[in-house]
Amino acid sequence: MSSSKGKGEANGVGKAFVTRDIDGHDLPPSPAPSTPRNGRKYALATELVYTESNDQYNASSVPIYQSATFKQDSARGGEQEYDYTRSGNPTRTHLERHLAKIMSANRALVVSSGMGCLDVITRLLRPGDEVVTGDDLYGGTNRLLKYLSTHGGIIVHHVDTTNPERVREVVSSKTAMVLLETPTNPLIKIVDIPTIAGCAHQINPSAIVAVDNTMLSPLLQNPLDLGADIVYESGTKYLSGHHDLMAGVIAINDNSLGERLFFTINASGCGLSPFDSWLLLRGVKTLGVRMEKQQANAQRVAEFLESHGFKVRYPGLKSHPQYALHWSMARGAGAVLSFETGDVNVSERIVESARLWAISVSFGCVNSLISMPCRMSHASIDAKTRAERNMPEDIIRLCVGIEDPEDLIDDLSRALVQAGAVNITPDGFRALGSGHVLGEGSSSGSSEPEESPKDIEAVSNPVD
Ligand SMILES: Cc1ncc(COP(=O)(O)O)c(C=O)c1O
Ligand SMILES: N[C@@H](CCSC[C@H](N)C(=O)O)C(=O)O
Repeated sequence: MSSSKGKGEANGVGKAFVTRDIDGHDLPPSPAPSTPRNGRKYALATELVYTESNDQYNASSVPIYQSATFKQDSARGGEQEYDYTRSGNPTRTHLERHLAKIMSANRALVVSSGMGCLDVITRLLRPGDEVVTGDDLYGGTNRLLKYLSTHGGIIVHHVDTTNPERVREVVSSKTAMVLLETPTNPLIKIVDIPTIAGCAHQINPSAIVAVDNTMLSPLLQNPLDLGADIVYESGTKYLSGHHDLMAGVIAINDNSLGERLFFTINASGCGLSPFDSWLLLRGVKTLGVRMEKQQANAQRVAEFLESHGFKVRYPGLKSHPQYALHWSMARGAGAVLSFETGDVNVSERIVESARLWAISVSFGCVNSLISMPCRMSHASIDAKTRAERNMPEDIIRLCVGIEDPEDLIDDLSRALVQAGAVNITPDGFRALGSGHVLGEGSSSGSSEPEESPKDIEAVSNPVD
């Protein structure tokens, strides 16, 4: 049953409530909304929270339409927006419209996981098609591409995508897709999306450039605005933020590409469930505040490790060799960083000595995680391939949450000392292993910052 009340009257107080002050005087009209950006009325932080509901009761939280099927008014078929949840569901539609707005896209589609996105996207390929992609990729992405090359007749070229010239050498008229990840997981390498997309489209105008934006989220980077045809990301990470659901989002501007992707989602049945759609919608609203805190914490942790001589990979550090490129595309550095110790056993001891940092895969969540990618998230890439791609076995990945940064640094300091990863001196401690920062010796390398009094304090009392 539809409400007879118009918008703004549903609370029973009518429009006068918002147009008069406490004394009943007329209020001046509200200022005009700021200039629309990418079809949005407000700044992204506002749009994340602001959803337009057409719910019959004006519910503030979008209802969960937990129904597999919908009654139809006639036996003619095809006359209603919804007939069956695999094909469409009002809660999912609401989420998709909200995400399209956030992702600066004409259309967004939500599926059951980040890998589900890649599965749907790669079904655009045909046997004999070629894919050009990076040599530092999330393990699951690498695994699916390998499966497609051994079982699906797809030819996959892994190249160093940090070098657009290498990509140019490999892209040809047979290239059906260029698949990029930036920053990469876990080596935090930066890939020049506009240059590579431009080059791919120039060589083969029908090549599809797809970008995995999981490591930054739409808050920090919009690959569609940088020349990509498809952007996708794991909603399991920053978008939801609490590790309480699995989801994936695909966003596109091209309507016919959107229709092809939707066909696969409906035909294969991987659309996101109503409950998970609702959870994701709830999570997205706090993306702005979560990311702000997570990034600030990650910057503190990265600077702490670097100042003690560890080789740290984080695009928020000026020592990152591709710092300028990253900031030419992105509005933030995210909250994932990695560092090396020079010894795989030392790394293992650090990870196992941490208490506040949970030993877990995944990232983008409110609580902080620590892991050894070669044994965990990237274990599906065999050791030989990892070695060929220069993935250090001792690399530790930190995924920073919203806790108090002092607690995070204290716990890490204690773990570093307990693991024997550092030389303790009267002034503090220094990394034993690699003992150098990424980019050291190059013009982009920064000098190491002075140790702050807090650093020394953390070291002088490293164990609780
Ligand atoms: C960069 C990246 N892309 C995609 C995925 C896949 O996401 P999901 O776990 O939601 O399938 C992950 C992690 O799993 C990831 O790290
Ligand atoms: N056992 C899982 C590992 C998932 S890794 C999750 C995430 N992308 C990360 O990088 O931590 C698998 O085999 O996929």
